[in-house]
Amino acid sequence: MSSVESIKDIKERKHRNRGFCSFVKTMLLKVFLFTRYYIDILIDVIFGYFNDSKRVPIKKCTNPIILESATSLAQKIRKRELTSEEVVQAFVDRIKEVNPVLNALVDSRYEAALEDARKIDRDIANGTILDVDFQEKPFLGVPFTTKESSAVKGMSFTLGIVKRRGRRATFDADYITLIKNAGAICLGVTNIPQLNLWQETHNPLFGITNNPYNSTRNVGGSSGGEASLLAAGGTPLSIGTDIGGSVRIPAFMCGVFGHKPTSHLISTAGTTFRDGKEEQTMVVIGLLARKTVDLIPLLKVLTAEKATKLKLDEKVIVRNIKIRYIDNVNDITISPFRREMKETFNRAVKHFKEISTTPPEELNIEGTKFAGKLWKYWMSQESGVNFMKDITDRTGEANPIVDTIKHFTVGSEYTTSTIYNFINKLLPSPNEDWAIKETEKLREQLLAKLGNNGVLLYPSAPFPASYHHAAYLRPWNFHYFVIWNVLKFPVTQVPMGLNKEGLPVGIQVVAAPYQDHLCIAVAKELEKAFGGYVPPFETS
Ligand SMILES: CCCCCCCC/C=C\CCCCCCCC(N)=O
Repeated sequence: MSSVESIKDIKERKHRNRGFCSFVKTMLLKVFLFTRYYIDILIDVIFGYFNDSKRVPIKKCTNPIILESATSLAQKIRKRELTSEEVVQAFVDRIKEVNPVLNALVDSRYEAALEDARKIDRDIANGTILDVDFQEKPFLGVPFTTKESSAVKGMSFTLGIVKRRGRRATFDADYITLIKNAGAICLGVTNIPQLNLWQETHNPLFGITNNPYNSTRNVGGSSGGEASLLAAGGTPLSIGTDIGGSVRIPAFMCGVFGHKPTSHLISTAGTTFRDGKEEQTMVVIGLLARKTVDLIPLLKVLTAEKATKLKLDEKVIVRNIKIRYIDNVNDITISPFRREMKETFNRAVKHFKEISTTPPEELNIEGTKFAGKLWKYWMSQESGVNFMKDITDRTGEANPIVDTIKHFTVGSEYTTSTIYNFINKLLPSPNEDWAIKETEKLREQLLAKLGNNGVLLYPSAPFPASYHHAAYLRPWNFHYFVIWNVLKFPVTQVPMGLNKEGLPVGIQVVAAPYQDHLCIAVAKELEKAFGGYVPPFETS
């Protein structure tokens, strides 16, 4: 009998101890988050002290053409209300106005683009181009830009790697062929971080790209040149790539829409060193737009015959979509969420509480906090690329220890962001079995909640665009983005207006694979309700 009592006592004591331990853990976590919150503020105060006076505004917009959606420009060319030459000229003029401040476009083909436009105008005028051609070429006569890490024949193709200085592409990436076949005209290519692997756009060949909302701020990466130029009105059609947020991080920081489609629908051939035959990859071709109206037409062009796998023409009744949300991911590697971001997120949730037929449901899915670890594991499984070789332009192999020491002593050809990637490689790797099981578990949990009529509202970042280089002090803040690369779910980054300092804020809208039409429909609803893209310049 006494031994039974003592077992009970032991159990109670263990229970009390567990309660105490979890109390201590919670308190320590609170202290950690509180301290981190104020360290982040201090970082901003210090960076602000050195940078605020260097801010240069971009010029106001005097030509309304540059504010139109790509779809509307295509329609006006088709109806002969505008010529392609007028449209191309408007964007060339705008790039010349804004690029000295932004440093977004790094190689241009203005004269050749104008020549392409004049040819299209002549063909339209003399009846060589008929209505049926316009249907096959939905962006006929509309300019586009893309990132410098994608091959566009004749254009710079260095990937920001010093050994590739002066290198030009001798062919078109597969998606470039598709957009050109859709009638769009390339204006040039835009800046990227070295080999695309950072959340800020900076490399030794072309320098740093500035944010049009505040030139002292980060534009994100890696499609940072694209987002910066698009937001400033320098391009109407923009295409990037996304392996860890590369379309959505810049879209968030520059206040435009960014869509990462369902994986394996668009060929990656011709992007960095890829041949499009990768068996396992998280990279996808993604699109950026100022207006949601452009997302579906552009997605149709890029997915080509695979567009039938998506339901892009299906009518979506937004109030019937099941809205789920996660606003607290409990990933302690990410900076604590600032109030303005919480408020932004809550505004979106509240909106759907008001309009949805079933109330939005908050999810608590533990695995989302492992985003960084899972992404690191799946990055190590990428086929067709080898970071340590690619960074040397495949002339050898980088040595993470030697190159890191060299970088911080005598200097190197690498950016500090590349060195961070080396250091990341040296950090312990997650266990393979654990990573595979956790990814599968997370995928199943989310699929069960999203089905074919659900979307998930998810945070983008703990705060808006920081000062240049501040990302080195909080390198894991991109974790909100990477989980959707790990799971290969489609996501739309949605701008939700500006904060008090005039910087864009926003959220991510996620759906199950092949349900891209749902994220885009919800993005359209949020654009209608909250205004979407807000130009970073005066309009007259
Ligand atoms: C003190 C050094 C700590 C090093 C920690 C490094 C942690 C992060 C390392 C690499 C992150 C790469 C971020 C890539 C974001 C790229 C987005 C994309 N290309 O889709």
